[in-house]
This record gives sequence, structure tokens and C-alpha cells, in this order.
Amino acid sequence: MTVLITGGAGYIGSHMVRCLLDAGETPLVVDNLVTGFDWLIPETVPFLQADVGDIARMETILREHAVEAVIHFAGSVVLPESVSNPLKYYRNNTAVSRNLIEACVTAGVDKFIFSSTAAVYGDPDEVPVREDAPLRPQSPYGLSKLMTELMLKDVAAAHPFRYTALRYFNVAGADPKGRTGQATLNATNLIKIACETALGKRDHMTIFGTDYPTVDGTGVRDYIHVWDLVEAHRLALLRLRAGGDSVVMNCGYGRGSSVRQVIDAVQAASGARFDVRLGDRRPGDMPEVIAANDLITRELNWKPQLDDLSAIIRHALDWEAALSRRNRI
Ligand SMILES: NC(=O)c1ccc[n+]([C@@H]2O[C@H](COP(=O)([O-])OP(=O)(O)OC[C@H]3O[C@@H](n4cnc5c(N)ncnc54)[C@H](O)[C@@H]3O)[C@@H](O)[C@H]2O)c1
Ligand SMILES: O=c1ccn([C@@H]2O[C@H](COP(=O)(O)OP(=O)(O)O[C@H]3O[C@H](CO)[C@@H](O)[C@H](O)[C@H]3O)[C@@H](O)[C@H]2O)c(=O)[nH]1
Repeated sequence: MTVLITGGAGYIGSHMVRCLLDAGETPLVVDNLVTGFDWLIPETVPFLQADVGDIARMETILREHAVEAVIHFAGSVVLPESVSNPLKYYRNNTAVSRNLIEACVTAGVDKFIFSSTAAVYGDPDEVPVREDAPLRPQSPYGLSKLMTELMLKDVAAAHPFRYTALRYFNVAGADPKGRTGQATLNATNLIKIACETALGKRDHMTIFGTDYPTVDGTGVRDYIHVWDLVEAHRLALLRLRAGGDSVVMNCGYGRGSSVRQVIDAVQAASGARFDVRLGDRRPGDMPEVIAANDLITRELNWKPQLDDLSAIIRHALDWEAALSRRNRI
């Protein structure tokens, strides 16, 4: 019962691999290492370096490894980059996913879990935002993921194929056991940047916008611990195995933290009073994005274990320090 993890050398995918191993599953990783690192994959896990958009190669891999289900993380993930280079996102997220789905249909793989994003909502009218809210992505990144969701829906209607699309909110933290974490180069995510600054890897950081209509004027996001996120995928896999139908669900905690609250928490956890500058709003940023999570809680009986900003930050800091000790970054 092999479970293929595309993008398993990346941040979230490498946690998925650990989570499945811990549960006694048999993961297989396909990754082209464009942003991932092979040293994040445990040596016991088979790894094939390939582009997920290569239909013939993927069809062969699915058949030769008797893949039962696919969890598809591979893709391009930098939202501002998608504005300056949209075709990269429509290729590596939309077209590549299309090819992978075709390989699955041809090879008879009928269970598919897809990494979608809160960016499909754009600037929500209401928070917490529900799955049936208007879908108005404000970036090619969000649209590239929404197009994949729509393809999955059509394919599931036409073929013996069922999927779960999880719309992640802001993923952060690292494996509580310290086995993997985010090693992304030039990361743009707030918690990663704040941790890097706390450890002296950056000499300062900037708050992007202090005049939002939020609790303290800075942007509010629903930060979800990566370990709770991958556990939701494992539960989604069990649900598909039990015959569950196709579904699209938010994956977040349903409460937000502001940029200032995050930075204060990183300073408290690290004991470092680092240089924080006040800057302009980052183009394309939303004031407040928070998940409604009733659906995932009900459908998967998902019970987050690490719904705590200080735990997310402690694990992120521990991982950042471990990266330095290993001379990784
Ligand atoms: N990190 C977040 O906050 C967040 C939020 C919402 C959605 N997501 C989605 O989650 C998924 C994983 O994100 P991540 O943060 O782990 O990013 P990441 O860059 O760390 O991981 C992506 C992995 O996919 C691989 N990859 C990219 N294109 C590939 C291709 N064509 N063929 C094979 N491998 C390829 C990369 O080498 C990398 O290992 C992405 O689809 C992303 O859009 C992430
Ligand atoms: O140096 C920084 C970095 C970020 N921020 C702010 O921190 C918040 C969070 O930003 P970031 O961590 O970059 O996340 P988002 O822009 O919310 O986007 C993330 O969350 C989306 C889902 O909502 C995913 O799709 C994206 O891949 C992922 O990057 C925002 O208010 C930013 O303006 C700063 O103030 N300073």
C-alpha cells in the first residue's frame, strides 16, 4: 500500500513522510529538488528524483511501485513571485498537476490529496472564511491552485477517482521531534524570518504595514502547526480508504495572530530583542485571513494537538538552531 508523496523533499512534504512512517505506512517520494533537499528524506524511504509533470515517467512510477494513493505537495509556493512570473505558476502548479492527475487516472490510482491554499479566497468578506465563500484569488498563485481544484472536480465526476483538497492557511513550525523542518532558502514567511532574525541570521526584519484595520494595525493570519497539518492529511487518507467522497476543506485553527503578536512571541521564546523596523504594506497582502474549520473537524474528526503559537515558535526556533549547528544554512 505505497503512498506517493510528491514534493516530499520540501518543507511540508518532509513532515508528511515522517508522519506516515510513524503510522506504519509505506511512503515513496518523488521530487525534482528545485526547492527541496534530499537530506530531509529519511534514508529508509525510497526517493526518485523526477519532475511530477512528466506523465510517462509518473505513470511508470505509479505502476512499478503499486501506488495506492497520491499526496501532492510539489509545486511553486512564493505568492509574490507568481505575480512577476505567472507562467511559472500556471506550469508548475496547474499544468504539472494536470499531468499528474492524468497519470493517476491512466494507472488506476483513485485516491488523491491535494495541497490547496487560503489564497483561493483572496480578501475574504468575512472571517473566519468558510469553504463556500466567494473564490476570488488575487494572485496567479491562488488561481493556479484554484484551477487545479476545479480540474480535480471534473476528473472525479468522469472517472473512478476521489480527492481531498485541503486549503492550508499559514503553515509554520517544525517536527516536534526535530527530525525535519523548513530549510527553504530565502524564505518569505513571517515566522521563519522572525526566527532567523532572532538567531542572528538576519540583522533586522520589517513589519509590512501597521495601518490595517486589525487588533494592532498589523496583518492577522491563522498560523497552523505543520505537524497538525500533516496529521489532517493522514486522516484524509484514511477517510478516502474508507470510501469517503471528494471534498474541499480549510485547514486552519480558526483564530488569528497579528504580526506584532508573532514577533513578541518569538522575542519572548528566544530571549533576543532583535531589530524590528516598520515598513509599508506588502503589495497584495490581506488584512486578516482566518479559517472556519467546522468542516474538517467534523469530516476528519481532526483534533489539533499543537494549536498554540508559542509551541509553533518553539519548534521553529529549535529547528532554525539545528540548521545552524549542522551548517545547513
Ligand atoms: N507553506 C505554506 O504556508 C503553504 C500554504 C498553502 C499551501 N501550500 C502548498 O503546500 C505545498 C508544499 O509547500 P512547501 O511549503 O512544503 O514548499 P516547498 O518548496 O518546501 O516544497 C515543494 C517541493 O516540491 C518540489 N517540486 C516543485 N516542483 C516540482 C515538480 N515539478 N516536480 C517534482 N518536484 C517538484 C520542490 O523541490 C520541493 O521539495 C505546495 O503545493 C504549496 O503551494 C503551502
Ligand atoms: O518579513 C515579513 C514577512 C511577513 N510579514 C507579514 O506577515 C504576515 C504573513 O505573511 P507570510 O508569512 O508571508 O504569509 P502569507 O502572505 O499570509 O502567505 C502564506 O499563506 C498563504 C495562505 O494564506 C499561502 O498560500 C502562502 O504560500 C504563504 O506564503 C503578512 O501580514 C505579512 O505582511 C511581515 O510583516 N514581515
